[in-house]
Formats: sequence, structure tokens, C-alpha cells
Amino acid sequence: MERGADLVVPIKRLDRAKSRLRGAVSDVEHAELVLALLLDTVTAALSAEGVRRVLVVCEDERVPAALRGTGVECVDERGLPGLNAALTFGAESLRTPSGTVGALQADLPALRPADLSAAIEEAGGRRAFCADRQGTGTTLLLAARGEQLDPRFGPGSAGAHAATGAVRVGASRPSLRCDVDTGHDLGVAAELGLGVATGKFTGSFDLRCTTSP
Ligand SMILES: Nc1nc2c(ncn2[C@@H]2O[C@H](COP(=O)(O)OP(=O)(O)OP(=O)(O)O)[C@@H](O)[C@H]2O)c(=O)[nH]1
Ligand SMILES: C=C(OP(=O)(O)O)C(=O)O
Repeated sequence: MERGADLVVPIKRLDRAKSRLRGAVSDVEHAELVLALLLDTVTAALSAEGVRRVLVVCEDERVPAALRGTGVECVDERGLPGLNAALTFGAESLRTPSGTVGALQADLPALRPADLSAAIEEAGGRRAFCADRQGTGTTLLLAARGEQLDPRFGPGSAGAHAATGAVRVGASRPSLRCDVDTGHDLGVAAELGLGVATGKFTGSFDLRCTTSP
């Protein structure tokens, strides 16, 4: 039996991603900020005990360039239609008969490796999810050991994942629940402690931005 998990991290084309966060930094820096959120997320994930492989599924050529030499793998999503299709494609390429595959959102810049490890441990090979701070979205989905990911990301995904039989994990792990959608979220993440890449922008944040998608 394999312990731990292999994780897929999806990332949209950088200029189109995180539209509600637009304005937190200057327009020219927006793509760099989105990339920084990803880099801090995957760096923390790869150093978490129990995480074996981290595979980014992307549609932007700047992403593999930025990940080169980090140990994080990267694959182009090849025009697949949307987030859940991209995740399924990535997860199937990682899946083994007795291993656990999972999906981790790309916007967790305060992620602590210990929080991710604890959630994987808590799942114990069961299908599981971690809800975001608001309790409606999902930051981490883990398939049952050896099973398909069957992702249901999108509005209300926490409820959708619970309805598929996933157990809730990581409820007391703030860094795993702190996804950054808005300027306010960025402020909360900064209080928890940002990773190095996102932290470089701290001096230029405008946390009042709440642009509608
Ligand atoms: N590869 C891939 N990743 C995606 C896709 N759609 C969303 N993502 C990723 O899924 C997560 C959500 O991305 P966004 O849709 O930009 O985030 P959001 O907070 O919903 O963005 P806004 O609503 O625009 O503010 C992030 O991890 C993205 O990088 C997709 O079609 N393909
Ligand atoms: C897609 C999701 O989140 P977001 O829109 O914040 O990326 C989700 O939580 O299922």
C-alpha cells in the first residue's frame, strides 16, 4: 500500500486567471502575481511530507518555464474543455493501482507543508476534501486510494464533493483553507504568512480590490 498522495495543480492562462484579484497589483504585474501564487503553492506542496509528485496542468507557456528545475512537473492541458476535464487528465496520468491522487488549487500562497501533510494523513486513503475559508469552495480534493479523482470543482464545490461521499478534512488547517480570490483574501493570507514569491509583492498590494469576474 502506498502512503501519501500525488497532486495535480491546475492553472489557467495567467492573464485570464484570478479576475477578481485584478487591481491588487498594477495591470502589468497581474500575471506575475498569479504565477507567484502558484509557485508558493507548489513549492510548499512538494516539500510536504507524504506528497510524492506535484503535476501542474496549464495552458500558458510561461508556467513550465517558471517551474523548470523546481522538481514540479508540468503538462499542457491540450485544449481540454475546462477545469474538471484538465484535472481528470492530470490525475489519470498520476494514478496508480494503490496510490492516492488529489487536486490542489493554485492560489494558496500561505500554504504550510505541515497543514497539507496533516490533511492527507487525516484522509487516510478515503475520498476527502478540504473546504475553503468560506466553506463553499474546495482547496484540496483527494480520491480514495486507487480510485479516480472525479472532480466537481466550480461554484458550491464543497457541497458537491461532500455529496460524492468525500469526507471533510483540514478544517483546523488555516493555511490550506486560505485560497486567494480577492484583495481581502490576500490580506488574510499575508497575516498567515506569504510564501517567498508572493511576499515580494507585499509593498505594492492594494487590498481593496474586489473586481467582479
Ligand atoms: N488548467 C486549467 N486550470 C484552470 C482552469 N480553470 C481554472 N483553473 C485553475 O483553477 C483555479 C481557479 O482559477 P480562476 O478561475 O482564475 O480562479 P477564480 O478565483 O475562480 O477566478 P475569478 O472568478 O476570475 O476571480 C486556479 O487554480 C486556476 O488556475 C482551466 O480551464 N484549466
Ligand atoms: C473552482 C473553485 O474555486 P475558485 O473559483 O475560487 O477557483 C472551487 O472552489 O471549486
